Amino acid sequence: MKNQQYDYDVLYIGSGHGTFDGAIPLAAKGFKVGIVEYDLVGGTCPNRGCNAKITLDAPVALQRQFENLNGVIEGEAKINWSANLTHKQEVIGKLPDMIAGLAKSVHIDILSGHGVLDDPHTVLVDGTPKTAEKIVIATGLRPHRLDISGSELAHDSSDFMNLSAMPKRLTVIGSGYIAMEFATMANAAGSEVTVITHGNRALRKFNQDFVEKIIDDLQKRGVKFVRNTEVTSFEKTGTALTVNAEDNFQLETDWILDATGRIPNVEKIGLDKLGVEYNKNGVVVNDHLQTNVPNIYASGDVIDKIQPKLTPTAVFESTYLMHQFAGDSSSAIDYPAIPSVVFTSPRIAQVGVTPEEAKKNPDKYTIETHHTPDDWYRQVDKEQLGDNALIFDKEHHLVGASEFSDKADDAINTLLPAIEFKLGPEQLGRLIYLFPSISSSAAGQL
Ligand SMILES: Cc1cc2nc3c(=O)[nH]c(=O)nc-3n(C[C@H](O)[C@H](O)[C@H](O)COP(=O)(O)OP(=O)(O)OC[C@H]3O[C@@H](n4cnc5c(N)ncnc54)[C@H](O)[C@@H]3O)c2cc1C
Ligand SMILES: NC(=O)c1ccc[n+]([C@@H]2O[C@H](COP(=O)([O-])OP(=O)(O)OC[C@H]3O[C@@H](n4cnc5c(N)ncnc54)[C@H](O)[C@@H]3O)[C@@H](O)[C@H]2O)c1
Repeated sequence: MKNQQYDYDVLYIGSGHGTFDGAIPLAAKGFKVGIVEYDLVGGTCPNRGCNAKITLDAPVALQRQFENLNGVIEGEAKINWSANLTHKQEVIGKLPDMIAGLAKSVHIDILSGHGVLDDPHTVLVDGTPKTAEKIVIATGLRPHRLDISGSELAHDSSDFMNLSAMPKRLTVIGSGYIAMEFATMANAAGSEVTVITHGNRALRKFNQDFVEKIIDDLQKRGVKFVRNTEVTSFEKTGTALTVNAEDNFQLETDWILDATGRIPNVEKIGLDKLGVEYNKNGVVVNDHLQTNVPNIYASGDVIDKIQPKLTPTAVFESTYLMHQFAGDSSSAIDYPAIPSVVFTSPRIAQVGVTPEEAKKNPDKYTIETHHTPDDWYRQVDKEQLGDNALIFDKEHHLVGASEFSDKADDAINTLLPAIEFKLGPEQLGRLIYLFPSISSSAAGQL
């Protein structure tokens, strides 16, 4: 305990990656830390996000690999959805206790209940005041729900990941991360999937040439895409559901996934009472992740920011705050290159300067493209689909990379150090990768 005046040196509201990756090492340094949480410890990523999703996706990725090597491997690769669900629960079920155990091992108090700021040094936990020198708002995001008649008939990503049986017909509204990943899983598990998008572009922040190839592939697999269509209502019709949209569009379905985005948890946490600045994108912070109330900070998805709202970003922010609070550093946050990936099959991943940006600035960048199935190592798995685009500056340093392929996530990970540290030919030449591997294949392009 560094400050005897309060119950805690630092009190976090929310227990996700925006909190625990920093809170645990901070407590290990001798600071008195409390975490307020009203749901499962660990937040979205372990319990209803990344870890759950990637476990459910594993058989989908395997099924694609099996399909590519069909003939070499004989038989049928069929997904047993209920066994998949059981497996997912085996993988993630112990995570909240594991994270809580790590926190308790360094004497963090986990305070169960709803946290509300009462004054700059007090959080009410289900009405009980707890005081702290510093407070971190790390309340994350929740699903956006369409404000239309019958919206209660639709479900969110958590409901999908708890479906005991895959519906015969499943309709997805939206075409972002969740829409595309979950449409891929539902299709692979045998559902008749329709994706309805209100615009024309899916995965807007990703290279559209690659996105369209992924959509083409999903269409060949039976997924229907209905674009430029504004959904107006959902209704129950007997045992089925009907999706109504503009221009008399109607679709009968069995299950609806509302994947129209996620919104920050900024309500009912006392921000207005204290005058903490926020907007529809989240809590406003300065370059030290400090709100306009100097001892109140924010971390993770709840921040209004341009960086992708992903787990590695939240981990980076909570770790940054830990170093600030411990007095190791006082510098402004300096985000590194943050990669992003959509776990469709094939995956789509990117980091740094995008091909779109590079095309608009030919004086600054050059683009090199590769058809990944041409690479001998990808032929080992008989990879069928894949392209990448590597963006170089005028000194031929790699500044961006985009790829869609079965191995896009690993390939982009391999290229990260070259981008973040602007490695030149001499330094790249000193990086020896295992051979054969995706890393040696991806780095071999530089
Ligand atoms: C379906 C899905 C899949 C995803 N897949 C990936 C992926 O593959 N890779 C990736 O990098 N990211 C992925 N993400 C995003 C990732 O989960 C988030 O970026 C990450 O969880 C953010 O962490 P956080 O701590 O900011 O917020 P959260 O993990 O959401 O934690 C916030 C916590 O605050 C609690 N809380 C909120 N308000 C209060 C209150 N008033 N009092 C007490 N507790 C409160 C909530 O219960 C929650 O536990 C996915 C998200 C979803 C929904
Ligand atoms: N692989 C990953 O890293 C991963 C996977 C899943 C989720 N996430 C994270 O979770 C968050 C949420 O993902 P998401 O897919 O919900 O959001 P998103 O922002 O990626 O996509 C939202 C989609 O909803 C559509 N939309 C918005 N309003 C609409 C309306 N009124 N009618 C119809 N469509 C509408 C948008 O056009 C877009 O296609 C993101 O921050 C993402 O970073 C990450």
